[in-house]
Amino acid sequence: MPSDYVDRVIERLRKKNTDEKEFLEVAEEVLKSLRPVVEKHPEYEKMALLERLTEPERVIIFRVPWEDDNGQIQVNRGYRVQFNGAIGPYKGGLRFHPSVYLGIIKFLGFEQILKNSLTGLPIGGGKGGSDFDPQGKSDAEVLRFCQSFMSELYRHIGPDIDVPAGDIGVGGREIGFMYGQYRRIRGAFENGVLTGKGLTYGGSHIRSEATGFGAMYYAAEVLKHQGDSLQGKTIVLSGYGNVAWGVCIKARDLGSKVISISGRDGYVHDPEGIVTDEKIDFLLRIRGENKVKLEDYAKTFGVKFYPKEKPWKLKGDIAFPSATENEIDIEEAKELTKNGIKYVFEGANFPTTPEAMEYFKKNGVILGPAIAANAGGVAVSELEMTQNSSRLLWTKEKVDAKLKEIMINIHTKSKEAAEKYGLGYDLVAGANIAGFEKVADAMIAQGSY
Ligand SMILES: NC(=O)C1=CN([C@@H]2O[C@H](COP(=O)(O)OP(=O)(O)OC[C@H]3O[C@@H](n4cnc5c(N)ncnc54)[C@H](OP(=O)(O)O)[C@@H]3O)[C@@H](O)[C@H]2O)C=CC1
Ligand SMILES: O=C(O)CCC(=O)C(=O)O
Repeated sequence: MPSDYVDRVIERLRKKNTDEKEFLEVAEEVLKSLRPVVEKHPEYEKMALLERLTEPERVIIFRVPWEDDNGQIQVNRGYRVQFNGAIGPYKGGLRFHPSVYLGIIKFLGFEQILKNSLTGLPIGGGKGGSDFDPQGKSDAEVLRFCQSFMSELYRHIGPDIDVPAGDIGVGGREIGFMYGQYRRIRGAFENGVLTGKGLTYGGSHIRSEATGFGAMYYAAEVLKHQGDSLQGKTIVLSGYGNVAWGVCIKARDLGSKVISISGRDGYVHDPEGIVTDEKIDFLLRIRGENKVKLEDYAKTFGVKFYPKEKPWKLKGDIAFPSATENEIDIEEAKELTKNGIKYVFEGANFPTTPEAMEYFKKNGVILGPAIAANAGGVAVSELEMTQNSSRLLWTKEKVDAKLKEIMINIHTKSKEAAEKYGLGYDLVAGANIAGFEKVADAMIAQGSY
């Protein structure tokens, strides 16, 4: 028989969500770290606060039929999980990737509740997507898919209800196609309904770079706290998408260098660093053009490509997993630690397995968790919503300054929350606790919903 409230809720979750491995892993990791807070608040159990927090307010699953270029009708599945709206409209990205199923969308939506709260901005947590794979599809096929997806999603979202954005496989092109369809159906220019839009129709400066820029601002704070600096540091990075691109640019600007990028096919090792405009622009081309591949980077710049491998064998000071979930397991954590990595910053969502996280903690490697390190993306999304409501476009400098301030506050709040509960400099527990406290207070204040 489980001994305490947290254990009982974990047991309940395991029974009710048997096929949702990723959601269970993340929810358990978070709930265990909240134990000291829950022990201080016996009223939470009576109010079933943790049961409510781990049960989405609404799960929407729908059919997405679309016609391919051969005239064949294809059918994908669409999702939107509106997880928690206690502190603001549901907010979180849409992922288009063949691995998408309910367990992935729920884990991402659950993390998003705490991440969005940690930004200090008034946004609730949600996430969505589809098992559609945009890779290898023509623009016309992506357009037809996005139109069909939005033809159902539109009735569940709105600027004050739920505001989706991009994630893996959803960038500026897809957001544009979906906004066009939303506008056609609604017959109104409600551009606050989506973020990550182009600048010509209500986008914000710095949104594309925000997750990577924010992660580097956060990293700078952590290193400063340790009496260290980013100057001269070597970064081992995974991914070559939206997040990875922003990290490469800001790392260079802050005096460090990224020496690897990776994708599903393998990784590229560039010992001189991805530091020139030419190399950074090449990354943009790989993302934007179906014809250019990761391996082409290696050929163009005369460096090595390692097919089917991850970059975690490389030596460096900082690891920056920025591709996808569970990309550093326990063996890879051992390898990274052996190779001298002192810090891990999670650009991606949940890229480090719970065992690997534990290994880093025990071996003195500092880990900046996803809900803190990559919160810059959603933070600038909220700044985009604010600009849309006031019908203004802020300057790049204003958005960047606000992003930096938000990331510094996230670090401070996480550090202080960990200290308050006697946990030392535990940025993982600190971020979970700081994010949770605001949502818990709001839920209690709003009664039993
Ligand atoms: N975009 C944003 O604002 C935010 C994103 N995140 C998270 O950051 C991560 C990356 O997102 P983003 O950069 O936007 O996505 P992109 O689609 O722009 O890039 C994703 C990258 O991850 C790689 N990738 C995808 N699946 C796998 C896999 N199974 N194995 C290895 N590599 C893989 C892709 O390579 P390939 O094309 O070869 O598959 C690509 O390099 C995700 O975890 C996302 O949830 C977090 C906060 C905000
Ligand atoms: O900007 C957003 O709303 C999406 C951000 C996101 O999906 C994330 O933080 O993982």
